[in-house]
Amino acid sequence: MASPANGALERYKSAITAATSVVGAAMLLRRLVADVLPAGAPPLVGALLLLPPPSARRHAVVIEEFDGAFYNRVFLAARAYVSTLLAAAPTGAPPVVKASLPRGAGAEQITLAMRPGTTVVDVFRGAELTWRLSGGGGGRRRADGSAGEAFRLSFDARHKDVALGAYLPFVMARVEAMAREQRQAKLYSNEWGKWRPVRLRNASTFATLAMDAEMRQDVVDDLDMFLGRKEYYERTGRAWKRGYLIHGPPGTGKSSLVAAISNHLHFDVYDLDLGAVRSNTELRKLLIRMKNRSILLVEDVDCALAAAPRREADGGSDGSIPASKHHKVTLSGLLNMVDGLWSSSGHERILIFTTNHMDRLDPALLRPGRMDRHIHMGYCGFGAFRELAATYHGVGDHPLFPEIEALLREVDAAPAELAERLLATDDAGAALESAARLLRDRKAGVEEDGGGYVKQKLHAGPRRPRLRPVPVPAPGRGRGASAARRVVFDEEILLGVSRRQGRGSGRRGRGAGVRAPGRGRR
Ligand SMILES: Nc1ncnc2c1ncn2[C@@H]1O[C@H](COP(=O)(O)OP(=O)(O)OP(=O)(O)O)[C@@H](O)[C@H]1O
Repeated sequence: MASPANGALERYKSAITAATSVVGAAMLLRRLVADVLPAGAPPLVGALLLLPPPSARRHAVVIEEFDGAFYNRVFLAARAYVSTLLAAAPTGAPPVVKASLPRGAGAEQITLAMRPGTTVVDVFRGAELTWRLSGGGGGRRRADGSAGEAFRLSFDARHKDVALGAYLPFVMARVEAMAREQRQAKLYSNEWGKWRPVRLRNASTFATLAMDAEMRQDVVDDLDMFLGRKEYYERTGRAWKRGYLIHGPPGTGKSSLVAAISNHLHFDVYDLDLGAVRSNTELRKLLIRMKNRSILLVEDVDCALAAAPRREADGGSDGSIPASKHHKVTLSGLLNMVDGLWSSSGHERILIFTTNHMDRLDPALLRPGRMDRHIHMGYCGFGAFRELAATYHGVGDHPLFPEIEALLREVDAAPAELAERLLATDDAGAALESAARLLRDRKAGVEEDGGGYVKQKLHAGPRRPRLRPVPVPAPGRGRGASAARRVVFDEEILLGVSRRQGRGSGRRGRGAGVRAPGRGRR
């Protein structure tokens, strides 16, 4: 039976908080003794008698919604964390009485919340921790006039160190990670010297990207290692950044890989169109305005930089063109800025260049140590094809597979082309037959019907600057030679990319796309 002493004890036990100072605790103790002992009893004895054994003592932390004039971040984190406890709680345990869909585009998760006066229990490293929500008293009120609320986290006195030293930091870190996971990455592109955000809609992830399994794991490991090495970068004084050069023919998934990296890390992508950057000063401003935990992407870097002749922004090494801040940016200008101010003004940054033409890149980009990793996205191998078939149709095996496997050994086909065929119908058999027909036709050198992905790319091309025709001087005469080379390259973009891929000229004749010996694939 509960004695008056026990009742009083319970009342006071619940009033002891971890935040209570020594003085506060002493005052509480005095009041407690005065309440339950007859007047005149020696206070020390009373205290000793009344103090519960250490195992029964509770401590509590009170976390109020407002911290002065501002929202208390610990309260917001506690509310988000408690929502996950409610979602995971077995049926019957604590009554969930509030469910809401947070406002804002992209909010897809229903949030569960406690009503004031209810509790939920969590267990962490063997310690039992009780969250109780209470209605707000005085202090700052919310915008709608209602009073703020407060969480009271109580725990056994023995678990004070776990609760304060490990559990609360765990809650904060967990909520931070959840926010990162739920956050939709943004894509920024530069326009008139400013970054304009658009929501990144590319849903490509490492799970949907068909690529060599080992290479995929390698890239994921590299990214995870990069993320987890804060201490290493600080200790060694190195900039916390990483550079990837992604190369391969059109439609092999280079842009999709960038999206997968962004989705994996929850990093925003800053898609830098160098052709739209009017000066080095503008480039510097753009780089400075990038946030941390972001990706700087330069697509088709061979073309992007071909449009900005090196000698101009280098200050006219031949003396003919004076250095000016208004000159176009160059590779060396970009790399210097990336190494300099970009690296020192932020952290957790990834630089990605993509190209369809490794052979056209400035050697400065290829020299050892410049980019940390070179990633080759090749034509579709059978492993990648199986992944596409599984992703799009849930098919793990099919009678057409042996034929497709043999054909993929003989002809080049970009994953984009095969994905296009597989996505054309919901009927798995018909889709696989269509993909097989593409490969058979290509092997036979028969012109494909319709506008396949790679064909469209060859005609429309990705964001390629048009080069003005430059008179072709006699071969081997200084600067003119490189200009002439650029024009030839431009012709190749329009006509001859397929030639590079062993498919004859722009008009596909017999034998087009049949694999040249020794070409790599995934
Ligand atoms: N490896 C792949 N796995 C899954 N889908 C792919 C893959 N490669 C390409 N695709 C599909 O093809 C489309 C085009 O691919 P993507 O733009 O990533 O290729 P790319 O190599 O960047 O091409 P380009 O060089 O022409 O820009 C994607 O939207 C995607 O659906």
